[in-house]
Amino acid sequence: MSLNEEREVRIVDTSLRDGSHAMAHQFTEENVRDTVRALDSAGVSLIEVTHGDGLGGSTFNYGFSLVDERKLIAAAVEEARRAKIAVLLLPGLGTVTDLKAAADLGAGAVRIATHCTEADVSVQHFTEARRLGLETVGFLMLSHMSPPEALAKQARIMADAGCQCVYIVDSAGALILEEAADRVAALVAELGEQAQVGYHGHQNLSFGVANSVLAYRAGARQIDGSLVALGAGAGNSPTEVLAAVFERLGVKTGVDKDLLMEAAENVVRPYIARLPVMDRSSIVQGFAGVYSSFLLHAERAAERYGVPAYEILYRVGEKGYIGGQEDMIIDIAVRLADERASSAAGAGE
Ligand SMILES: CC[C@H](O)CC(=O)C(=O)O
Ligand SMILES: [Mn+2]
Repeated sequence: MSLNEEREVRIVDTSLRDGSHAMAHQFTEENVRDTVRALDSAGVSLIEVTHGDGLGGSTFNYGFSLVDERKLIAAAVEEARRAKIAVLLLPGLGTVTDLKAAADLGAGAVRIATHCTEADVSVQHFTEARRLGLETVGFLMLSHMSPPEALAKQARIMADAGCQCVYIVDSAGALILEEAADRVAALVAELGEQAQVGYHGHQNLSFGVANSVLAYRAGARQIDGSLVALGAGAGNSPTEVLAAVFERLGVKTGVDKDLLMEAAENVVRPYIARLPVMDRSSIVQGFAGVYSSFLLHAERAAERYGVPAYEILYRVGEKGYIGGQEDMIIDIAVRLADERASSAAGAGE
């Protein structure tokens, strides 16, 4: 399939949620208002706004937000003329009470994220979200860690609980081409008409956009992006590039690529202090299958304990740590520093 593909795809923007990781959760209310206005004018129909780790994420373990996320959600709702504002919720970190508060503020959708083998912990949250009248999306995070058939079973749990679109989430930016497409295809086969399938990519190995095109061809109906790729690790698939690529392929998105390029360049780029890049650490994240949001945690531990961040991340990959185990990054850094001190002492004997 190449030009004039027939099915539409919905481009969902997560600059103001996944981008929170890259901004060390320092979004201002003005950043949020300006970005929502620009995305909304460009025709993006779903805009995610929350702390990077979801509702309730502003904590010592994950990093404190500059501005309370409820204030940011309210500001986003106020600015959006046509778009729906989505919030992210990780069961165990965010609660049903947080979800109700977000719905009261005017959020219209919730994306409930679990580790890719633990969809069962999302059931009560989907039930409550549907009761609140919210659009529901499920995130199977670190999807590279499970084969397609196993992911399909997890997607079934979410769909049966009331999830309307289950995402393959390449949290580590580790999936390469058919590894992404096969996972999407397995969910499409399992869910049929019951729920849509989505794809969320990271650029650590530079496959975000290519995987998104293959995901679409495998049946995905919702694709995530971030303006200027603002997201964890090397960032997400850039929304403005997704818009241009799908237009070139003749796939309808309902968004205006020129307005998105304008928003990326003139609204978002100016407030990014640290642009997500494919540097040694983020490439290692993709290679070793490490959660993208671990990047800044590893960089801070590297500086504090005098060991390279990429070495910490290699070790995190070997151990297979998952979201919620951010404290283990410190543990690894301490051990690496000890190992280095012992081998330096050994060499001096
Ligand atoms: C901590 C939540 C996480 O950032 C969700 C996500 O975007 C991913 O797993 O890639
Ligand atoms: Mn992500």
